[in-house]
Amino acid sequence: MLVGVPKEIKNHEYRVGLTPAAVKEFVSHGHEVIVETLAGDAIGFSDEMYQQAGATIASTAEQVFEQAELIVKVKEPQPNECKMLRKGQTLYTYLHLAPDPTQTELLIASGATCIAYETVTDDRGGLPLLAPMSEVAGRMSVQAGAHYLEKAHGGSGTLLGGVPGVAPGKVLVIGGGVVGTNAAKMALGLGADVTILDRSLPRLRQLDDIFNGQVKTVFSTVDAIEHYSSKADLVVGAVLIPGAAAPKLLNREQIRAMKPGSVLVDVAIDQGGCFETSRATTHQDPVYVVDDVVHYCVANMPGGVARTSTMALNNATLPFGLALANKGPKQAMLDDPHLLNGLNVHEGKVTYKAVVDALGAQLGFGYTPAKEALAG
Ligand SMILES: NC(=O)C1=CN([C@@H]2O[C@H](COP(=O)(O)OP(=O)(O)OC[C@H]3O[C@@H](n4cnc5c(N)ncnc54)[C@H](O)[C@@H]3O)[C@@H](O)[C@H]2O)C=CC1
Ligand SMILES: CC(=O)C(=O)O
Ligand SMILES: [Mg+2]
Repeated sequence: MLVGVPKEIKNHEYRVGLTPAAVKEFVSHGHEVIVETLAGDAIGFSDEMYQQAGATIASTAEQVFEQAELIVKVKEPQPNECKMLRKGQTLYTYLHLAPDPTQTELLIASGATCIAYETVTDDRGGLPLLAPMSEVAGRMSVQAGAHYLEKAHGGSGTLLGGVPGVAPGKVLVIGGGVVGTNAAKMALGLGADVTILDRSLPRLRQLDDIFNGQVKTVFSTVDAIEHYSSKADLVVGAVLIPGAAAPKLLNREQIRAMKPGSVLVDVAIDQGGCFETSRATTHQDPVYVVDDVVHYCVANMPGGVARTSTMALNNATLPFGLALANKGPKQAMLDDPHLLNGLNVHEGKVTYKAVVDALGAQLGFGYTPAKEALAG
């Protein structure tokens, strides 16, 4: 199969779909790989390294999209990329369709087979292709929060760890999954006072064990969110209902009641955000202030540490990517229900229920089960 890797074009996005080591794996399985020039250059993966791994270098994205049968990317395709996709071609990348009607319409119109990293599942109820980036974003959320708590960056001037004689800052993590656990680890490492809210009691039990009682675990209710956010210096939004638009857990009034100079980091922004006042920002212009609360809502946080993130992402995406290339996308998905769960759009049909629930009525499309869509 001919596998194509275009250069990412989202704002300050330096990750790349395949590392040279991953290219070598595809080539050793008998596939051809075409990589857009400079696709990995910013993070130390030069065109020469890709050539040594067996790839051919293309001078434009158009060449990659025109030739490749399987396109491997990182971020959701931007409008001009969507327009280059076609029927018979498979796109393997993050999509986050539920909060994004424009992209959804363009992918439906393309006729392509679109597999979303974030909805591929595993045997333990996890999301194995989202997890590595959630680990990164969770860890970064506390770094970002600590930075913007500094006075010169708009914050209240609070040091999360405190010092002897001065109490530490309070960190509230809403959602105790992968992002939330990694945020809590970092916050705890800095010496902050950490509370995690989740609406899953089994998860709260696990967190209590993982952190050996060093973080407070609280069942997530409207009341708990209101109470703990009003006392917090940093709130990390880390909830997820897979594939669906994020629930809004803090409204404008509750945000107004927060301490002046406190910081909200809405990691769930890629699914539309979990705070009423959140809107997606970029690494170039990451924050804005509403009612004296600093909002950090970067939708591609791992892009900020693109070298670590690319390697972590490739570790997870490679086995499924190889299956897609080795067996052909249709057979690979029919053989593996977890990969099939990644299918969001196929030949104009939307195959992921939560995307239909979020956008079907607005855009006028219904739900087609993935197996039915693949049967044609
Ligand atoms: N902005 C960015 O760059 C990135 C964003 N993300 C996003 O971060 C979010 C979280 O991802 P993961 O941690 O991997 O998900 P996860 O599935 O591991 O964890 C989500 C947790 O939220 C909990 N939850 C759901 N509704 C809740 C509520 N009302 N109150 C409290 N907890 C609730 C669930 O029980 C679960 O424990 C997702 O939207 C993901 O797409 C992930 C990576 C990068
Ligand atoms: C998951 C995601 O949105 C990212 O890694 O950019
Ligand atoms: Mg206020």
